[in-house]
Amino acid sequence: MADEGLCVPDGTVVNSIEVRDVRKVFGAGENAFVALDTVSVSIRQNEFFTLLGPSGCGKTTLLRLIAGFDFPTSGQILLYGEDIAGLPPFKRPVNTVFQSYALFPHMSVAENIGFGLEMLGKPKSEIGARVAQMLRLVRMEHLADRKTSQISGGQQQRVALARALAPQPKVLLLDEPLSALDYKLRKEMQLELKRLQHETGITFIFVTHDQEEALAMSDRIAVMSSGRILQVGAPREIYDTPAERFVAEFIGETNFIETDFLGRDGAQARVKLPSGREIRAGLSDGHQPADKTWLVVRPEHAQLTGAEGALLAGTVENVVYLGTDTHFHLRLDHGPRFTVRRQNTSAQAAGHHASAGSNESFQPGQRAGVTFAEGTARVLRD
Ligand SMILES: Nc1ncnc2c1ncn2[C@@H]1O[C@H](COP(=O)(O)OP(=O)(O)OP(=O)(O)O)[C@@H](O)[C@H]1O
Repeated sequence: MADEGLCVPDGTVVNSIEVRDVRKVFGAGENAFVALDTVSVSIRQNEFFTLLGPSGCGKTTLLRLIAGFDFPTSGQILLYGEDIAGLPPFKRPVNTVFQSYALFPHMSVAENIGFGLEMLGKPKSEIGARVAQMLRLVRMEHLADRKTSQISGGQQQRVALARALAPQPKVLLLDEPLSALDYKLRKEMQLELKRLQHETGITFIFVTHDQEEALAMSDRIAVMSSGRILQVGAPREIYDTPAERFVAEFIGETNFIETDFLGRDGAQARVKLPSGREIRAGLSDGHQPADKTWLVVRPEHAQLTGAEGALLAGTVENVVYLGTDTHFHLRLDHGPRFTVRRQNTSAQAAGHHASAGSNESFQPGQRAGVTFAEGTARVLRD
């Protein structure tokens, strides 16, 4: 069903939605609450774009402004370059899938999917053809005549998606649509949503507070906190090069080490670890660290070694076997905890234990050292 008009010519980036300096203040005077604080972001055509952040950070508010259910206090929202301030929700080529699917239980799957098209006054023949197409798209042809009260949660989710896609919106807004599903079904629907987005070519703006979901599905992610967008980037960029401490903490597991900033070395920072060792670490563009600065090291980028001469040293407190990997929790000599993650290999599973000195041999109570490649550690903004 990809609309020819939505194809991107090679190499050209077309912005589907542009949010410019949008503020949203609820209430007034002493009760004024800034839900969005000068947010700007460009979302590209055909993109799977995710708004990720903790509860209350403003994700739903931003979606509601794009949908037209509410208005910005100031700032602009452009759709393909045009300000849509004057367009009521039903005139915007934008549709929304909510967490609660809000299907009509007494209607069949097919009738639910066709409902929006009927409201738009489309001819019966067109509705029939579009509903059939949508049923195929979400793989629900065999349940077309079943009442929606008689299908499973995952199937209801598919019907809600088909209903929202049926009028062929240019942008689909999805507000935590998978949160009511159990873990296994959610994983399945994540793949399904990716496929639907790919096959329809529609821009998806997806809201979640689940970082794993965001990493798995998105072309790009905007990480939000307290009404602001802190960082926008591809999943790997956000994970590998978080710009701020909040982003590093919110996405994935992270070790923080307080270090002394010694100076710049080209695009890198020179820092002194609590052990006295000096290393180079990644630095975000334009960031001037303070004298005391946080260094972030992902658990999977660190390895255990002997304590003597290591970058950091401490005592192993716990070893937690998690099937795919094992976590080693250390108490460092200068106080904080540090986690090293090691992926378990088939050789280990088969009982061919690695040689002494590797992670394998470390047990609780034992002294251990930590090393990591200098390029993997980063200095962060607070
Ligand atoms: N109509 C309103 N009046 C006053 N405050 C509001 C209103 N709507 C939202 N807020 C506040 O604005 C902030 C952002 O709300 P929003 O629903 O956008 O958060 P969210 O990131 O989507 O959170 P969640 O993940 O819990 O849905 C919250 O603190 C919320 O209490």
